[in-house]
Amino acid sequence: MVEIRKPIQVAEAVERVLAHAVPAGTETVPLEESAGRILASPVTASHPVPPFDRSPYDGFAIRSEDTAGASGSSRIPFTVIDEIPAGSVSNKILGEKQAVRIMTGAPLPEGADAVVMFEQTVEDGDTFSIRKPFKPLENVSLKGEDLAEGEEVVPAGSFIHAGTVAVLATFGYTQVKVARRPVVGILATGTELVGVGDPLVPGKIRNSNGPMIAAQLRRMGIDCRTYGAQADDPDAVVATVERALSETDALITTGGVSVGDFDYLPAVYGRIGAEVLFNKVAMRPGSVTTVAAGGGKLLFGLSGNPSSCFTGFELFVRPALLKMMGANKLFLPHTKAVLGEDFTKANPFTRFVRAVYDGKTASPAGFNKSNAVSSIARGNAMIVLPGGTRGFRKGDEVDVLLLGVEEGSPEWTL
Ligand SMILES: Nc1nc2c(c(=O)[nH]1)N[C@H]1C(S)=C(S)[C@@H](COP(=O)(O)OP(=O)(O)OC[C@H]3O[C@@H](n4cnc5c(N)ncnc54)[C@H](O)[C@@H]3O)O[C@H]1N2
Ligand code: MOO
Ligand SMILES: [Mg+2]
Repeated sequence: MVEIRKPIQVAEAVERVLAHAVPAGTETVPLEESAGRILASPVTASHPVPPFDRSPYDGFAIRSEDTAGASGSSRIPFTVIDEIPAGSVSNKILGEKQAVRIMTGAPLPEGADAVVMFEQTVEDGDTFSIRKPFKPLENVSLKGEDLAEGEEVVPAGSFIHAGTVAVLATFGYTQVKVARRPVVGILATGTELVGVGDPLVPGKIRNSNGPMIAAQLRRMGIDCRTYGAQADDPDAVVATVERALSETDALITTGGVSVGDFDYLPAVYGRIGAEVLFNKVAMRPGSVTTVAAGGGKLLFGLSGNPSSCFTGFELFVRPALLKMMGANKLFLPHTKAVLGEDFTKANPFTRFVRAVYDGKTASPAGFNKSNAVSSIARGNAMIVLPGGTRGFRKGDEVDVLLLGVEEGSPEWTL
């Protein structure tokens, strides 16, 4: 008798997985290697930015009070008493109608409270004149205007990108405390599988899920440990799963989780004493996605079907690993979009349609069954269609999960 499984909602499944995901600790890496990692401690401004009042232009530092009444017909002359390149400090104090030649980024000299750009002056030797009055602090970049001392700049759990690196460098971090990346194993199961470099023979297919998952992990900055592809032999699978669990923080398997005669993962979980958190989710593709916990580790039993496997990774593996990495944003970015074509077939399960999203419209990326490999290659997003009795029409507003944000746009759209 086949086992009848009770599906749970996607949100409930995500919650159960996250409840078992434990942060993997922290480590320190050189600044140059920190991009793509997750920050383990907040970055707090240890000094104001900028650290001193400075000029935002190449020009002259002046006293605004000396500019009162300046106009085109009544130009006010100044005498230049010093020059400050960026990186230097002037020890002069400005007196009446005196100015200091100052470069962008150089600290304002004492007495000055405004900067006039070269373009706003008529120069003549050591003097120049201006034709407009200046307000106090006009054209001055104020100490602390960007960041005040003590201000939190980036919270712990943030993804470190180029801008984060800039802020870390600003405050002198040569070493950065980041979350440790979990060691993740991948094991493909299926007697039908041959290697990517192997020729096809009748009944066999190449293992595409293994390399796909490795790429999904790499997109998260995680290097995997691969356990190859294994035939549907329960003893061999148990042995590999046990070895993998002793060497990794989490294990992803693909295939063998449904109710077929050679779907051995359910039995494997029983034999290693893992607790199955769920084995049926009210979603398509990926309804057979199974997650188990054993020895404090998560075992993700993704479906063998490529689209199901891909979707199971993005919905369950990704947030769990991000939580293990101490991230504070666990879920795929999402947006609303206009559905690009009819999707009239009603389905009781939530549908995740591999789609092309162009910033406005989301359209299914072609052949969209669970076994599709084409639409995961062509898509950059997933349309989420809630389960229920109705279909969806072109023009309906739909939710979209974004997958390909690192890819550019084909045209300049601004
Ligand atoms: N009687 C039922 N049959 C099936 C059900 C069901 O509820 N009752 N569920 C169907 C659904 S939904 C899915 S999805 C699949 C899930 O199958 P498994 O997760 O057990 O995976 P396999 O049987 O091992 O393989 C399914 C399919 O995927 C291909 N595959 C497997 N591994 C790979 C790989 N590494 N790279 C590429 N392709 C792979 C495999 O050859 C099969 O075609 O079960 C349905 N059946
Ligand atoms: O797990 Mo299956 O993908 O629902 O098609
Ligand atoms: Mg199967």
